[in-house]
Amino acid sequence: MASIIDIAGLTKRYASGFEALKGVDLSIEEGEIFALLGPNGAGKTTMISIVCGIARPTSGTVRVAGHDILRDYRGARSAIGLVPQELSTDQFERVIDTVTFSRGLFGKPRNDAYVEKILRDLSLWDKRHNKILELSGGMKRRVMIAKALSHEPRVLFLDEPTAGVDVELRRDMWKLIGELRQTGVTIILTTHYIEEAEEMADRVGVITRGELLLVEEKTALMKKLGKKTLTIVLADAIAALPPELSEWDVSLHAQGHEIEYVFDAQAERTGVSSLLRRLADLGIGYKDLNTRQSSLEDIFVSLVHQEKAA
Ligand SMILES: Nc1ncnc2c1ncn2[C@@H]1O[C@H](COP(=O)(O)OP(=O)(O)OP(=O)(O)O)[C@@H](O)[C@H]1O
Repeated sequence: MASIIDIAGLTKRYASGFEALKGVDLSIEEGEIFALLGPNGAGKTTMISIVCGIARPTSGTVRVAGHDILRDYRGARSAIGLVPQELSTDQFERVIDTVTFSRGLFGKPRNDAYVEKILRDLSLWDKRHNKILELSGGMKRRVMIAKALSHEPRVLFLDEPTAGVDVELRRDMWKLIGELRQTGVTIILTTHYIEEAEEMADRVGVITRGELLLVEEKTALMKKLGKKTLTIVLADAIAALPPELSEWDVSLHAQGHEIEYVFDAQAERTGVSSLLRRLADLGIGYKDLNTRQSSLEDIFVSLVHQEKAA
């Protein structure tokens, strides 16, 4: 598939001297949904701002639909729709006016039929004459998307589309994003939620501290992420792990009171029952067991760890 965004060697050093991006290379394919995952302060917004021409890169190049973002800013920008994190609309403006006006800002000729189509697609047509302030939070977010789509961009950036929204609204938003992709628009979204990436994305990029740690097909990444940790709370503390446990990925914690076993939750054989049998054979008793799914935090830690080890 052809790429629609090409980022090469992108760095950003803010005036404070802080290096928010440290040499990012990334190609986004036309028509895909790409999720950029990362903790607070990782550089996601900085990257989007540069691609959208809001911030200037320190070095590196970015091309959007073949247009260099610096040399051909207008060409690049007109290919992009941006839905920012913060809702930024004039609250007193009417829905249809704000969307029509946004289209005009990009120098596109008036096209009432197109504006009607996006308002209908976003279930806003019935509210077209309402002032923004009369809408619910979910509708306001949809207005932001309508504005971003108003000039028929080929790429849509959604910066934290579901931050701070309830579960139902989050599901609605996911459905909507799925529908938008059917129209052929390429979607790049940033998120903290692994679940969101899992639900939506074709590919996932993980960024931390200004570096893109990996870019992978979602299904491959999910396999990696499908780890669980079993904590075995021992009846009596042990001084060290017996060598008989070396075939499992176990470690000792809580001053010898807990054994942790990390396993692949999707594997046919997790090794849990054989580990518990081995413990019984060794006469190591336990009083409690619990498992937890690896969190995004764990994944980052393990990715960073793997990166360093490599
Ligand atoms: N104008 C600025 N001047 C100096 N430092 C900045 C500026 N804007 C952002 N930063 C710093 O750059 C780093 C990356 O910020 P950025 O907003 O890109 O992160 P993010 O991944 O989008 O985080 P979040 O998930 O919290 O939105 C942060 O450490 C931030 O403090």
